[in-house]
Amino acid sequence: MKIDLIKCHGSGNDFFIIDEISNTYDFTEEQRAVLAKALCDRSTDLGADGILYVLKSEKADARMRVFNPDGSEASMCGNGLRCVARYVCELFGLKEAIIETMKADLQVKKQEDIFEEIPTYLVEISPVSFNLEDLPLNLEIETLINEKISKISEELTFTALAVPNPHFVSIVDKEHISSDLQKNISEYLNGPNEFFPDGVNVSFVKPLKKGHIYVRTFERGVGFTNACGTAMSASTLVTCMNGLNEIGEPVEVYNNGGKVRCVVHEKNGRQYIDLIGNASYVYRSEADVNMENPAEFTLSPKVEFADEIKQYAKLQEYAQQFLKEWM
Ligand SMILES: N[C@@H](CCC[C@H](N)C(=O)O)C(=O)O
Repeated sequence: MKIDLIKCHGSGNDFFIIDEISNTYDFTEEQRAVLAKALCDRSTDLGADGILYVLKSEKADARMRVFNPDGSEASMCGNGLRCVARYVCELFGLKEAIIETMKADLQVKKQEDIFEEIPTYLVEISPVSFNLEDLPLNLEIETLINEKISKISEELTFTALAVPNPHFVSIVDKEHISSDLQKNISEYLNGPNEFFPDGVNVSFVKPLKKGHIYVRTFERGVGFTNACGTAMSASTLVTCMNGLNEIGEPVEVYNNGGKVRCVVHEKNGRQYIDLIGNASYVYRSEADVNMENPAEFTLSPKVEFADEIKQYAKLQEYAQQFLKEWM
């Protein structure tokens, strides 16, 4: 079967968009999962942090389904939603849209460029829950906010929240970023363990200066990625709860792939976050996939979005310089 692919990224968190609106692929559930495993495999000519399937929706402008490289389906993906926002807005000639995701219909909007000539979208990250059942996290308490679990770390405190995919966030010092701690904790919590039966996205957050933070995330179903949009949103909220940043104020969030901006809002006692950042295209290609064995595929020549790649490199350079100065 021939499948059109657009390689895209948000802060270097990269995905393939597969358009099931304009094409009639008629994938089975199992095929979506095995395609994710095959096409995201970085030992092939492709490789990515996930697949974004774009489908028709009964109640919104489009629907997004996100599959991790291990074949698991995620309830949300913030960086991916920005890419889908761009794709859907350009497909239908819109400036804003509603995208149906697994647990919520979310607002997305074209924004002023976050950096010179960088296509920029704002996506809503919601609903937020601190109820441990929503992650799930198996503990005999209702919420975990800035607390230690000694079996996980004797040293660090964590906050657990769902946005609505599960996140485990710790505010750390520079030494923790350069140690193996995050890798060890994340591998433990994403293997068989007593706490997170479905695994969890684990983020270390380093405050840089007021209104500026650095976030690194070990993603469930992937491993360390350049950035994770829902994690940066969850982490910004945690810094606001700790008085390091302010609700309603923009926070510049640096990551290993660039930077985004997050704004935490509170309405009727519920929080939601605006995640604002690039939605960049890298190349187009067509994969001819043997659906009996999706690991067997051939590719048409990749057609690069050379100007976008060049412009994004400037944003990355800027972000790296900032981190050199403030980390
Ligand atoms: N990279 C994403 C999150 C993708 C899903 C995540 N790995 C999960 O399983 O929850 C983002 O930008 O939010």
